[in-house]
Amino acid sequence: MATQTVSIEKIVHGGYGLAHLPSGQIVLVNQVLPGETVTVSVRRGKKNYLIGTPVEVVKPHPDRIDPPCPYYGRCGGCDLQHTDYATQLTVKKDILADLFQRRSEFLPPDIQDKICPVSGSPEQFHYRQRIRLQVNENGQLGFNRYRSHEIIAVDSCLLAPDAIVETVYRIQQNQQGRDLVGLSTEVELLLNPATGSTVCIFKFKRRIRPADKNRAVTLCKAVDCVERIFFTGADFPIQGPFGDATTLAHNHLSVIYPDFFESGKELQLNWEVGGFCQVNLNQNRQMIKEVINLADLSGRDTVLDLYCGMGNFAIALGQTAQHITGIEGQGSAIRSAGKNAEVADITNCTFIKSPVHQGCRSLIEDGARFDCVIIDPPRQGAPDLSAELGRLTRDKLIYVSCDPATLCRDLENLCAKGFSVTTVQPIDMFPQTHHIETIVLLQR
Ligand SMILES: C[S@@+](CC[C@H](N)C(=O)[O-])C[C@H]1O[C@@H](n2cnc3c(N)ncnc32)[C@H](O)[C@@H]1O
Repeated sequence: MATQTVSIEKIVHGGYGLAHLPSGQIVLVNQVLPGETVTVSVRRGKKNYLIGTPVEVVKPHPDRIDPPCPYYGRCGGCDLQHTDYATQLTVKKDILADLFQRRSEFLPPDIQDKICPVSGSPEQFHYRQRIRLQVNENGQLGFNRYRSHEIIAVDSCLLAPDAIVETVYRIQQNQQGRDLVGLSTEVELLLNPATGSTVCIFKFKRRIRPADKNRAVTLCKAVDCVERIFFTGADFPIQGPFGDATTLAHNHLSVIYPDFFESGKELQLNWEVGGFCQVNLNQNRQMIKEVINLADLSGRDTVLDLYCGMGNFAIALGQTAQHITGIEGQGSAIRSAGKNAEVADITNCTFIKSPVHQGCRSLIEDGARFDCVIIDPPRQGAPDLSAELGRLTRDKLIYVSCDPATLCRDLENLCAKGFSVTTVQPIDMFPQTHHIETIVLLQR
Protein backbone atom coordinates (compact mmCIF):
# COMPACT_ATOMS: atom_id res chain seq x y z
CA MET A 1 0.00 0.00 0.00
CA ALA A 2 1.29 3.50 -0.87
CA THR A 3 2.19 5.85 2.02
CA GLN A 4 1.69 9.59 1.89
CA THR A 5 2.25 12.37 4.42
CA VAL A 6 -0.84 14.52 4.97
CA SER A 7 -2.05 17.39 7.18
CA ILE A 8 -5.27 16.73 9.08
CA GLU A 9 -7.60 19.68 8.45
CA LYS A 10 -10.46 18.71 10.78
CA ILE A 11 -12.25 15.78 12.41
CA VAL A 12 -15.52 14.91 10.69
CA HIS A 13 -18.60 12.81 11.47
CA GLY A 14 -17.54 9.26 12.33
CA GLY A 15 -14.40 10.49 14.12
CA TYR A 16 -12.21 10.57 10.98
CA GLY A 17 -9.53 13.15 10.29
CA LEU A 18 -10.01 14.72 6.88
CA ALA A 19 -7.00 15.53 4.70
CA HIS A 20 -6.37 16.23 1.01
CA LEU A 21 -3.71 14.41 -1.01
CA PRO A 22 -1.60 16.53 -3.41
CA SER A 23 -3.85 15.12 -6.17
CA GLY A 24 -6.82 16.86 -4.49
CA GLN A 25 -8.44 13.57 -3.42
CA ILE A 26 -9.93 13.41 0.08
CA VAL A 27 -8.47 10.89 2.49
CA LEU A 28 -10.16 9.98 5.81
CA VAL A 29 -7.80 8.89 8.61
CA ASN A 30 -8.70 7.38 11.99
CA GLN A 31 -6.92 7.98 15.37
CA VAL A 32 -5.71 11.49 14.50
CA LEU A 33 -6.38 15.05 15.64
CA PRO A 34 -6.82 18.35 13.80
CA GLY A 35 -3.58 20.07 12.76
CA GLU A 36 -1.49 16.88 12.96
CA THR A 37 0.91 15.86 10.21
CA VAL A 38 0.61 12.12 9.69
CA THR A 39 2.12 9.52 7.40
CA VAL A 40 -0.67 7.23 6.26
CA SER A 41 -1.01 4.14 4.13
CA VAL A 42 -3.75 4.83 1.63
CA ARG A 43 -6.28 2.43 0.16
CA ARG A 44 -9.46 2.75 -1.84
CA GLY A 45 -12.53 3.87 0.13
CA LYS A 46 -15.95 4.91 -1.18
CA LYS A 47 -16.63 6.83 -4.39
CA ASN A 48 -15.63 10.26 -3.04
CA TYR A 49 -12.76 9.49 -0.71
CA LEU A 50 -9.81 7.23 0.15
CA ILE A 51 -9.10 5.59 3.53
CA GLY A 52 -5.80 6.29 5.29
CA THR A 53 -4.36 4.22 8.14
CA PRO A 54 -1.85 6.14 10.26
CA VAL A 55 1.70 4.78 10.13
CA GLU A 56 3.47 7.61 11.98
CA VAL A 57 2.34 10.86 13.60
CA VAL A 58 5.05 13.24 12.35
CA LYS A 59 3.71 16.37 14.10
CA PRO A 60 1.34 15.53 16.99
CA HIS A 61 -1.46 17.73 18.37
CA PRO A 62 -0.31 19.38 21.68
CA ASP A 63 -3.05 17.48 23.57
CA ARG A 64 -2.28 14.03 22.15
CA ILE A 65 -1.78 11.49 24.96
CA ASP A 66 -0.80 7.81 25.21
CA PRO A 67 -4.12 5.92 25.20
CA PRO A 68 -4.46 4.08 28.52
CA CYS A 69 -6.21 0.99 27.10
CA PRO A 70 -3.93 -1.90 26.01
CA TYR A 71 -6.42 -2.76 23.23
CA TYR A 72 -6.53 0.77 21.75
CA GLY A 73 -6.06 0.73 17.98
CA ARG A 74 -7.03 -2.95 17.65
CA CYS A 75 -10.45 -2.88 19.35
CA GLY A 76 -13.11 -1.01 17.38
CA GLY A 77 -14.27 1.19 20.29
CA CYS A 78 -12.71 4.27 21.96
CA ASP A 79 -11.48 6.03 18.82
CA LEU A 80 -10.78 9.32 20.67
CA GLN A 81 -8.74 7.84 23.53
CA HIS A 82 -5.57 9.41 22.11
CA THR A 83 -6.46 12.86 23.44
CA ASP A 84 -7.33 14.48 26.75
CA TYR A 85 -10.96 14.89 27.72
CA ALA A 86 -11.22 18.65 27.14
CA THR A 87 -10.03 18.16 23.54
CA GLN A 88 -12.52 15.30 23.03
CA LEU A 89 -15.32 17.73 23.92
CA THR A 90 -13.98 20.42 21.57
CA VAL A 91 -13.63 17.88 18.74
CA LYS A 92 -17.27 16.79 19.22
CA LYS A 93 -18.58 20.35 19.09
CA ASP A 94 -16.54 20.94 15.92
CA ILE A 95 -17.92 17.76 14.29
CA LEU A 96 -21.46 19.01 14.89
CA ALA A 97 -20.61 22.51 13.61
CA ASP A 98 -19.01 20.98 10.50
CA LEU A 99 -22.13 18.91 9.71
CA PHE A 100 -24.33 22.01 10.06
CA GLN A 101 -21.90 24.03 7.92
CA ARG A 102 -21.99 21.48 5.11
CA ARG A 103 -25.80 21.67 5.01
CA SER A 104 -25.93 25.42 5.70
CA GLU A 105 -28.13 26.26 2.70
CA PHE A 106 -30.94 24.14 4.23
CA LEU A 107 -30.52 25.23 7.87
CA PRO A 108 -31.10 28.58 9.63
CA PRO A 109 -28.12 30.92 9.02
CA ASP A 110 -27.57 31.46 12.77
CA ILE A 111 -27.60 27.76 13.79
CA GLN A 112 -23.84 27.76 14.51
CA ASP A 113 -24.38 30.43 17.20
CA LYS A 114 -26.93 28.17 18.92
CA ILE A 115 -24.45 25.34 19.62
CA CYS A 116 -23.54 25.29 23.33
CA PRO A 117 -20.29 23.78 24.68
CA VAL A 118 -20.54 19.99 25.03
CA SER A 119 -21.73 19.01 28.49
CA GLY A 120 -19.02 16.66 29.86
CA SER A 121 -19.74 13.28 31.46
CA PRO A 122 -19.26 12.91 35.26
CA GLU A 123 -17.18 9.77 34.51
CA GLN A 124 -14.81 9.55 31.58
CA PHE A 125 -14.12 5.81 32.05
CA HIS A 126 -16.13 2.91 33.59
CA TYR A 127 -19.38 4.69 32.68
CA ARG A 128 -21.11 2.02 30.57
CA GLN A 129 -24.02 0.24 32.26
CA ARG A 130 -23.72 -2.56 29.70
CA ILE A 131 -21.25 -4.04 27.25
CA ARG A 132 -21.76 -6.62 24.51
CA LEU A 133 -18.89 -9.03 23.84
CA GLN A 134 -18.48 -11.34 20.84
CA VAL A 135 -17.26 -14.94 21.14
CA ASN A 136 -14.33 -15.97 18.91
CA GLU A 137 -13.63 -19.42 17.46
CA ASN A 138 -11.59 -20.34 20.58
CA GLY A 139 -14.53 -19.58 22.88
CA GLN A 140 -12.92 -16.33 24.15
CA LEU A 141 -14.83 -13.10 24.78
CA GLY A 142 -13.80 -10.04 22.81
CA PHE A 143 -14.66 -6.99 20.72
CA ASN A 144 -14.58 -6.61 16.94
CA ARG A 145 -11.33 -5.27 15.53
CA TYR A 146 -11.66 -1.74 14.08
CA ARG A 147 -13.78 -1.94 10.89
CA SER A 148 -13.54 -5.75 10.80
CA HIS A 149 -15.42 -8.91 11.81
CA GLU A 150 -12.28 -10.31 13.47
CA ILE A 151 -12.74 -10.67 17.25
CA ILE A 152 -9.95 -9.37 19.51
CA ALA A 153 -10.02 -11.35 22.81
CA VAL A 154 -10.11 -9.01 25.83
CA ASP A 155 -10.12 -9.61 29.58
CA SER A 156 -11.05 -6.04 30.54
CA CYS A 157 -12.59 -2.84 29.17
CA LEU A 158 -11.91 0.65 30.51
CA LEU A 159 -15.46 1.77 29.71
CA ALA A 160 -17.05 -0.97 31.84
CA PRO A 161 -17.62 -0.70 35.59
CA ASP A 162 -15.51 -2.91 37.89
CA ALA A 163 -18.35 -5.42 38.48
CA ILE A 164 -18.64 -6.10 34.74
CA VAL A 165 -14.85 -6.45 34.33
CA GLU A 166 -14.80 -8.90 37.26
CA THR A 167 -17.64 -10.88 35.65
CA VAL A 168 -15.81 -11.07 32.30
CA TYR A 169 -12.79 -12.52 34.11
CA ARG A 170 -14.63 -14.88 36.45
CA ILE A 171 -17.02 -16.48 33.96
CA GLN A 172 -13.99 -17.37 31.83
CA GLN A 173 -12.31 -18.96 34.91
CA ASN A 174 -15.37 -21.12 35.64
CA GLN A 175 -16.17 -24.39 33.80
CA GLN A 176 -19.93 -23.65 33.55
CA GLY A 177 -19.13 -20.10 32.44
CA ARG A 178 -16.76 -21.35 29.72
CA ASP A 179 -19.37 -23.90 28.58
CA LEU A 180 -22.08 -21.22 28.28
CA VAL A 181 -19.73 -18.81 26.48
CA GLY A 182 -18.72 -21.62 24.06
CA LEU A 183 -22.39 -22.21 23.20
CA SER A 184 -22.93 -18.50 22.46
CA THR A 185 -22.16 -16.08 19.65
CA GLU A 186 -22.29 -13.08 21.98
CA VAL A 187 -22.63 -12.27 25.68
CA GLU A 188 -24.17 -9.06 27.01
CA LEU A 189 -23.21 -7.99 30.52
CA LEU A 190 -25.41 -5.51 32.37
CA LEU A 191 -24.78 -3.78 35.66
CA ASN A 192 -27.78 -3.66 37.97
CA PRO A 193 -27.17 -0.25 39.59
CA ALA A 194 -29.56 -1.15 42.42
CA THR A 195 -27.40 -4.07 43.62
CA GLY A 196 -23.96 -3.49 42.08
CA SER A 197 -24.11 -7.06 40.66
CA THR A 198 -24.28 -8.08 37.04
CA VAL A 199 -26.76 -9.81 34.76
CA CYS A 200 -25.58 -11.91 31.79
CA ILE A 201 -27.50 -12.49 28.57
CA PHE A 202 -26.04 -15.37 26.56
CA LYS A 203 -27.00 -15.24 22.87
CA PHE A 204 -27.09 -18.94 22.01
CA LYS A 205 -26.21 -20.69 18.75
CA ARG A 206 -28.98 -23.22 19.41
CA ARG A 207 -32.16 -23.51 21.53
CA ILE A 208 -31.55 -23.87 25.27
CA ARG A 209 -31.81 -27.25 27.03
CA PRO A 210 -32.40 -28.14 30.72
CA ALA A 211 -28.63 -28.69 31.15
CA ASP A 212 -28.02 -25.04 30.16
CA LYS A 213 -30.39 -23.82 32.90
CA ASN A 214 -28.50 -26.03 35.40
CA ARG A 215 -25.22 -24.52 34.25
CA ALA A 216 -26.69 -21.04 34.81
CA VAL A 217 -27.74 -21.92 38.37
CA THR A 218 -24.31 -23.38 39.18
CA LEU A 219 -22.53 -20.38 37.63
CA CYS A 220 -24.57 -17.88 39.66
CA LYS A 221 -23.80 -19.79 42.87
CA ALA A 222 -20.07 -19.96 42.12
CA VAL A 223 -19.59 -16.40 40.80
CA ASP A 224 -21.16 -14.07 43.34
CA CYS A 225 -20.95 -10.93 41.15
CA VAL A 226 -23.46 -12.52 38.70
CA GLU A 227 -27.00 -12.23 40.04
CA ARG A 228 -29.11 -13.50 37.12
CA ILE A 229 -28.68 -15.17 33.74
CA PHE A 230 -30.88 -14.90 30.64
CA PHE A 231 -30.73 -16.64 27.29
CA THR A 232 -31.70 -15.44 23.85
CA GLY A 233 -31.00 -16.63 20.31
CA ALA A 234 -31.50 -15.77 16.67
CA ASP A 235 -34.76 -17.76 16.67
CA PHE A 236 -36.05 -17.37 20.24
CA PRO A 237 -36.83 -14.35 22.44
CA ILE A 238 -35.23 -13.62 25.80
CA GLN A 239 -35.78 -16.37 28.44
CA GLY A 240 -35.05 -16.16 32.13
CA PRO A 241 -34.11 -15.27 34.73
CA PHE A 242 -32.08 -18.32 35.79
CA GLY A 243 -29.71 -18.48 38.71
CA ASP A 244 -29.67 -18.57 42.46
CA ALA A 245 -33.33 -18.59 43.61
CA THR A 246 -32.79 -15.60 45.93
CA THR A 247 -32.17 -13.24 43.01
CA LEU A 248 -35.01 -14.32 40.76
CA ALA A 249 -37.94 -12.30 42.09
CA HIS A 250 -38.28 -10.18 38.90
CA ASN A 251 -36.63 -9.39 35.57
CA HIS A 252 -36.04 -5.68 36.18
CA LEU A 253 -32.99 -3.51 36.58
CA SER A 254 -33.29 -0.17 38.30
CA VAL A 255 -31.48 3.05 39.04
CA ILE A 256 -32.27 5.60 41.74
CA TYR A 257 -31.21 9.22 41.32
CA PRO A 258 -31.24 10.61 44.88
CA ASP A 259 -32.26 14.26 45.48
CA PHE A 260 -33.39 14.56 41.87
CA PHE A 261 -36.17 17.07 42.43
CA GLU A 262 -35.99 20.40 44.26
CA SER A 263 -38.19 18.88 46.95
CA GLY A 264 -35.36 16.40 47.66
CA LYS A 265 -37.45 13.58 46.19
CA GLU A 266 -35.56 10.83 44.34
CA LEU A 267 -36.25 9.64 40.80
CA GLN A 268 -36.45 5.86 40.40
CA LEU A 269 -36.42 4.23 36.97
CA ASN A 270 -36.92 0.52 36.30
CA TRP A 271 -36.59 -1.32 33.02
CA GLU A 272 -36.76 -4.96 31.97
CA VAL A 273 -33.63 -6.92 31.06
CA GLY A 274 -33.42 -6.68 27.26
CA GLY A 275 -35.26 -3.31 27.23
CA PHE A 276 -33.61 0.01 26.42
CA CYS A 277 -31.92 2.30 28.94
CA GLN A 278 -29.35 5.03 28.31
CA VAL A 279 -25.90 3.47 28.58
CA ASN A 280 -24.24 6.20 30.71
CA LEU A 281 -26.56 6.42 33.71
CA ASN A 282 -24.85 9.27 35.54
CA GLN A 283 -24.84 11.39 32.40
CA ASN A 284 -28.49 10.36 31.84
CA ARG A 285 -29.34 12.16 35.09
CA GLN A 286 -27.88 15.36 33.59
CA MET A 287 -29.66 14.76 30.29
CA ILE A 288 -33.08 14.43 31.97
CA LYS A 289 -32.36 17.66 33.90
CA GLU A 290 -31.46 19.41 30.64
CA VAL A 291 -34.73 18.26 29.01
CA ILE A 292 -36.68 19.53 32.05
CA ASN A 293 -34.82 22.81 31.78
CA LEU A 294 -35.53 23.24 28.04
CA ALA A 295 -39.17 22.15 28.37
CA ASP A 296 -39.66 24.77 31.12
CA LEU A 297 -43.18 23.47 31.83
CA SER A 298 -45.92 25.23 33.69
CA GLY A 299 -48.47 23.08 35.49
CA ARG A 300 -50.87 23.66 32.56
CA ASP A 301 -48.67 22.28 29.77
CA THR A 302 -49.46 19.08 27.89
CA VAL A 303 -46.54 16.96 26.66
CA LEU A 304 -46.13 14.28 23.98
CA ASP A 305 -43.09 12.02 24.52
CA LEU A 306 -42.32 10.08 21.32
CA TYR A 307 -40.05 6.97 21.53
CA CYS A 308 -40.57 7.32 25.29
CA GLY A 309 -38.94 3.98 26.27
CA MET A 310 -39.46 3.22 29.97
CA GLY A 311 -40.48 6.82 30.65
CA ASN A 312 -36.95 8.18 31.07
CA PHE A 313 -38.14 11.76 30.47
CA ALA A 314 -41.89 11.36 31.05
CA ILE A 315 -41.68 10.36 34.72
CA ALA A 316 -39.56 13.40 35.62
CA LEU A 317 -41.61 15.79 33.47
CA GLY A 318 -44.82 14.34 34.90
CA GLN A 319 -44.08 16.22 38.13
CA THR A 320 -44.73 19.60 36.43
CA ALA A 321 -46.88 18.86 33.35
CA GLN A 322 -50.64 18.82 33.28
CA HIS A 323 -50.58 15.58 31.27
CA ILE A 324 -48.01 13.48 29.36
CA THR A 325 -48.73 11.04 26.54
CA GLY A 326 -45.87 8.62 25.82
CA ILE A 327 -45.65 6.53 22.63
CA GLU A 328 -43.26 3.59 22.32
CA GLY A 329 -43.10 0.44 20.19
CA GLN A 330 -41.53 -2.00 22.65
CA GLY A 331 -44.01 -3.81 24.93
CA SER A 332 -41.53 -4.31 27.78
CA ALA A 333 -40.67 -0.59 27.79
CA ILE A 334 -44.36 0.36 27.98
CA ARG A 335 -44.82 -2.04 30.92
CA SER A 336 -41.83 -0.43 32.67
CA ALA A 337 -43.11 3.10 31.96
CA GLY A 338 -46.43 2.23 33.66
CA LYS A 339 -44.61 0.74 36.64
CA ASN A 340 -42.28 3.78 36.90
CA ALA A 341 -45.27 6.14 36.96
CA GLU A 342 -46.79 4.02 39.76
CA VAL A 343 -43.54 4.10 41.78
CA ALA A 344 -43.33 7.89 41.34
CA ASP A 345 -46.97 8.14 42.40
CA ILE A 346 -47.97 10.14 39.33
CA THR A 347 -51.26 9.61 37.52
CA ASN A 348 -50.99 12.21 34.73
CA CYS A 349 -49.15 9.94 32.24
CA THR A 350 -50.70 7.76 29.52
CA PHE A 351 -48.38 5.32 27.77
CA ILE A 352 -49.39 3.91 24.38
CA LYS A 353 -47.73 0.91 22.72
CA SER A 354 -47.61 1.78 19.03
CA PRO A 355 -45.22 2.48 16.19
CA VAL A 356 -44.60 6.23 16.46
CA HIS A 357 -45.82 7.14 12.95
CA GLN A 358 -49.11 5.29 13.49
CA GLY A 359 -49.53 6.75 17.01
CA CYS A 360 -49.01 10.28 15.66
CA ARG A 361 -51.54 9.77 12.87
CA SER A 362 -54.19 8.63 15.41
CA LEU A 363 -53.51 11.67 17.60
CA ILE A 364 -53.87 13.99 14.58
CA GLU A 365 -57.17 12.31 13.63
CA ASP A 366 -58.36 12.99 17.20
CA GLY A 367 -57.37 16.68 16.80
CA ALA A 368 -54.72 16.49 19.57
CA ARG A 369 -52.04 19.20 19.99
CA PHE A 370 -49.37 19.46 22.69
CA ASP A 371 -47.56 22.43 24.23
CA CYS A 372 -44.31 20.47 24.20
CA VAL A 373 -43.30 17.45 22.08
CA ILE A 374 -40.19 15.38 22.86
CA ILE A 375 -38.73 13.04 20.28
CA ASP A 376 -35.88 10.62 21.05
CA PRO A 377 -35.63 8.26 18.07
CA PRO A 378 -33.06 5.51 17.48
CA ARG A 379 -29.93 6.18 15.41
CA GLN A 380 -31.80 6.30 12.07
CA GLY A 381 -33.70 9.37 13.29
CA ALA A 382 -37.27 10.13 12.31
CA PRO A 383 -37.49 10.73 8.56
CA ASP A 384 -41.01 11.41 7.29
CA LEU A 385 -42.29 12.61 10.67
CA SER A 386 -41.84 16.38 10.26
CA ALA A 387 -45.38 17.01 8.92
CA GLU A 388 -46.87 15.13 11.91
CA LEU A 389 -44.59 16.99 14.34
CA GLY A 390 -45.65 20.29 12.77
CA ARG A 391 -49.33 19.47 13.33
CA LEU A 392 -48.92 18.09 16.86
CA THR A 393 -46.64 20.79 18.34
CA ARG A 394 -48.21 23.97 19.67
CA ASP A 395 -44.98 25.56 20.97
CA LYS A 396 -41.80 23.59 21.77
CA LEU A 397 -40.21 20.57 20.15
CA ILE A 398 -37.26 18.92 21.92
CA TYR A 399 -35.28 16.57 19.68
CA VAL A 400 -32.89 14.18 21.48
CA SER A 401 -30.52 12.55 18.99
CA CYS A 402 -27.73 9.97 19.18
CA ASP A 403 -26.62 10.51 15.57
CA PRO A 404 -25.71 14.01 14.38
CA ALA A 405 -26.01 13.11 10.68
CA THR A 406 -29.65 11.97 10.90
CA LEU A 407 -30.32 14.87 13.30
CA CYS A 408 -29.03 17.31 10.69
CA ARG A 409 -31.27 15.77 7.99
CA ASP A 410 -34.34 15.90 10.28
CA LEU A 411 -33.62 19.51 11.34
CA GLU A 412 -33.64 20.54 7.67
CA ASN A 413 -37.12 19.03 7.29
CA LEU A 414 -38.40 20.58 10.53
CA CYS A 415 -37.08 24.04 9.63
CA ALA A 416 -38.86 23.71 6.26
CA LYS A 417 -42.08 23.08 8.23
CA GLY A 418 -41.73 26.38 10.11
CA PHE A 419 -39.74 25.42 13.22
CA SER A 420 -36.77 27.54 14.30
CA VAL A 421 -33.78 26.26 16.26
CA THR A 422 -33.38 27.91 19.68
CA THR A 423 -30.68 25.82 21.43
CA VAL A 424 -28.34 22.99 20.44
CA GLN A 425 -26.95 21.27 23.54
CA PRO A 426 -24.51 18.41 22.88
CA ILE A 427 -24.22 15.97 25.79
CA ASP A 428 -21.24 13.64 26.07
CA MET A 429 -22.86 10.26 26.70
CA PHE A 430 -19.96 8.31 25.21
CA PRO A 431 -16.52 9.59 26.38
CA GLN A 432 -13.45 8.20 24.53
CA THR A 433 -15.55 7.60 21.39
CA HIS A 434 -16.62 9.90 18.53
CA HIS A 435 -20.34 9.37 19.32
CA ILE A 436 -22.37 12.50 20.11
CA GLU A 437 -25.74 12.85 21.85
CA THR A 438 -27.46 16.17 21.14
CA ILE A 439 -30.57 17.86 22.50
CA VAL A 440 -32.10 20.51 20.24
CA LEU A 441 -34.86 22.88 21.29
CA LEU A 442 -37.02 24.02 18.38
CA GLN A 443 -39.93 26.43 18.52
CA ARG A 444 -42.73 27.23 16.19
C1 LIG B 1 -33.09 6.09 21.82
S1 LIG B 1 -34.31 5.09 22.59
C2 LIG B 1 -35.01 6.30 23.64
C3 LIG B 1 -35.86 5.79 24.78
C4 LIG B 1 -36.16 6.80 25.91
N1 LIG B 1 -36.57 8.08 25.41
C5 LIG B 1 -34.99 6.92 26.85
O1 LIG B 1 -34.40 8.01 26.97
O2 LIG B 1 -34.66 5.92 27.52
C6 LIG B 1 -35.44 4.87 21.30
C7 LIG B 1 -36.70 4.10 21.66
O3 LIG B 1 -37.54 4.07 20.51
C8 LIG B 1 -38.19 2.82 20.43
N2 LIG B 1 -38.56 2.69 19.00
C9 LIG B 1 -37.73 2.49 17.96
N3 LIG B 1 -38.40 2.56 16.79
C10 LIG B 1 -39.69 2.80 17.11
C11 LIG B 1 -40.90 3.01 16.35
N4 LIG B 1 -40.87 2.98 15.02
N5 LIG B 1 -42.03 3.27 17.00
C12 LIG B 1 -42.07 3.30 18.35
N6 LIG B 1 -40.97 3.16 19.14
C13 LIG B 1 -39.80 2.90 18.52
C14 LIG B 1 -37.20 1.83 20.97
O4 LIG B 1 -37.87 0.68 21.48
C15 LIG B 1 -36.52 2.64 22.08
O5 LIG B 1 -37.16 2.45 23.31
